[in-house]
Amino acid sequence: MESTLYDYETAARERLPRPVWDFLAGGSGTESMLNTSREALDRLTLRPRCLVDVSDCRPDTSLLGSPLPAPLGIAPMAYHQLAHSDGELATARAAGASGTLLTVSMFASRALEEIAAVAGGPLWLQLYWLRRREPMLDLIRRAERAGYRALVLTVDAPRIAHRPRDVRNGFALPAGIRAANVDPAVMTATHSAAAGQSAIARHAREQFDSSITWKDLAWLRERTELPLVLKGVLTAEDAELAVQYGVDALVVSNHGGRQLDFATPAPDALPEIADAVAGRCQLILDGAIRHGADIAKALCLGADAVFVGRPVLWGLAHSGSDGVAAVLRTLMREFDEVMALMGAPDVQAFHRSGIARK
Ligand SMILES: Cc1cc2nc3c(=O)[nH]c(=O)nc-3n(C[C@H](O)[C@H](O)[C@H](O)COP(=O)(O)O)c2cc1C
Ligand SMILES: CCCCC(=O)C(=O)O
Repeated sequence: MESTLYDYETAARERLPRPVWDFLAGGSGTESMLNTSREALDRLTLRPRCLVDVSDCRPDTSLLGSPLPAPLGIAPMAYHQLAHSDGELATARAAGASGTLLTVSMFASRALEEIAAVAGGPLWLQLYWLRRREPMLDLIRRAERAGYRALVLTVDAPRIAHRPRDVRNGFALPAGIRAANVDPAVMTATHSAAAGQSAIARHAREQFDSSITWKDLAWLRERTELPLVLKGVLTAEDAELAVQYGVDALVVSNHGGRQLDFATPAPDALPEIADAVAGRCQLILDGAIRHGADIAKALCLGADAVFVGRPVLWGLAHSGSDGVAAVLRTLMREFDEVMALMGAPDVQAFHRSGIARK
């Protein structure tokens, strides 16, 4: 097997058709944000403590009451079948092998129930807010019945941003890959794009409700007992509102550089958010998590866990379920080593004093 996550990236780039690679890898606008979270993490150095008993490091933790083997989950990503024909089933099997949390995208290419049937770890369901609320509520009921443990509402995408690679490629979903869980009447425009258009962006323009506000969040809160997570929060102001509206966790995220160009990199936004919520809800960091040390840095900045995105798709493209399992194992092995060498025997041992800025 490969030794770092970037080896899987190389393999995926070689294997996938160019427009698919561009959809997975690409960003919005000038693509300036593709690197900013990475740079923000790279600016941080670790401040190890010595002569701490690390003979029995415990990387395990819990998120919204679900025990996890490490502070690591899989970010919601649409259409895993773009990377491998087994799609989300392969991802769920790999995540389940270690009990890792998988967040299933609203636009998963496999049925929620099928994914639940093969998953060994906790599952969360991600939602975009559709103009038609019934298909969204229908999905929530199905998720509740299938044992999903939380809903993740993505709030940084009232529309899908201009993504130049997809526009250049006239990106549309290949025949045979579709959103398996959403009423086909809502999945307009996804399979054909005029030259100079992205089918994904057009679909979102037609179907996403960009008028929703905090009031609508209260409406959603009343309609499910499942814990509610907001994904894409980047300010202390919104974190405070989220807590007031009964949100259980936040994903501090700039959507992997695919939404607001020139946004604050998520690792830079995390400390002010951690200070604002002061333990009133759990925090997850996503974007550019590529090494176990990034998990340690995120915990020092105030996160309870991280989500990993594209590397999971690289693992899928490399070798399906085995590739995803290997990507997760690599991150966990690296994190375990960082814990020992940092003098951090458990996840509570990471504090802001564990990092310095270059
Ligand atoms: C191909 C692709 C599809 C994505 N689809 C979704 C999605 O359906 N819902 C969502 O909330 N975020 C989606 N995201 C964003 C991820 O959840 C995550 O925020 C981002 O990829 C994290 O950055 P990373 O890829 O650098 O790890 C997607 C990202 C990629 C690369
Ligand atoms: C409409 C599906 C969008 C998925 C995606 O590409 C993203 O969220 O970044």
